Amino acid sequence: MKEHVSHNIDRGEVVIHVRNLIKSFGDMHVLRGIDLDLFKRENLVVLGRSGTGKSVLIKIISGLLKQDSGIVDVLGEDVNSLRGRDLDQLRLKIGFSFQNSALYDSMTIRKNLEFPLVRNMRNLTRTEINRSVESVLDAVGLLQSINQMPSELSGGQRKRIGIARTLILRPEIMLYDEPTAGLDPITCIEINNLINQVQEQYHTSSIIITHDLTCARQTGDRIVMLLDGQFKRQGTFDEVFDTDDERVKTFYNYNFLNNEQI
Ligand SMILES: Nc1ncnc2c1ncn2[C@@H]1O[C@H](COP(=O)(O)OP(=O)(O)OP(=O)(O)O)[C@@H](O)[C@H]1O
Repeated sequence: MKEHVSHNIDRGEVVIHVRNLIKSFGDMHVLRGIDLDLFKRENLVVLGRSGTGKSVLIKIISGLLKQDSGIVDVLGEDVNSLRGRDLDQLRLKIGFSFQNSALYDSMTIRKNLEFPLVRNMRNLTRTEINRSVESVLDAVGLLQSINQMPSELSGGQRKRIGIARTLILRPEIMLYDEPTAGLDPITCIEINNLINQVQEQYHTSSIIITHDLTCARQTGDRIVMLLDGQFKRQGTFDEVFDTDDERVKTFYNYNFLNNEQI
């Protein structure tokens, strides 16, 4: 269980507001009326089986995909109506931590971290760039790897660098796409701890999408479960799974009893 629910969550301030969100691909109806509020400084976990539309949801929130209908407001902006520079400005406030970390293999860790800074904040001095890179590497516990190449790091370390590269732009919102996918159980716990540490240290509001129940239990202040294109259950971890709904029970049993990816 998450050791302490963050006491700094401001339930009066909504940073992501989604209403009746609908998205289909041809005749595949993926999201069928999603309502979601993310509160400031909250970690919200979206749980669901593979292929239920979790990634589609956060791609729409970050403006990478367009919805068919419904409201998607992020930090007070209607994402669907933003274009060009305005959309870029909003995206700078949203850190997207991708499943595969997506580091540049031919660059050192230092260069990988400098890249988004130099591209997005043109007036920084060399000293400011160095300070930002070192500070964010320190936050993810990998300052000693600053001159290494991505190929020299473990999967868990690469995941940390991916998170650092997102944090370096100081986003207000973090979107984590399957943060523990492909990692061993102990490394998963370390990444879950890092997600909580980021919440505390950087005051981020986050959506964590996962099918990993340990990740959900460790990181989520609140959990919602995506079933048949809608949020069917929501609450604390125990509240979500205190149900007779067979689909929810099956999801729980497969994850915890069989330790299988579903
Ligand atoms: N650009 C696209 N074009 C067509 N179909 C898509 C597109 N993106 C996603 N889909 C489909 O939408 C469904 C939901 O995909 P999504 O990636 O959101 O699942 P998910 O819940 O994140 O699963 P996973 O954990 O396996 O990534 C899938 O059936 C997928 O094939």
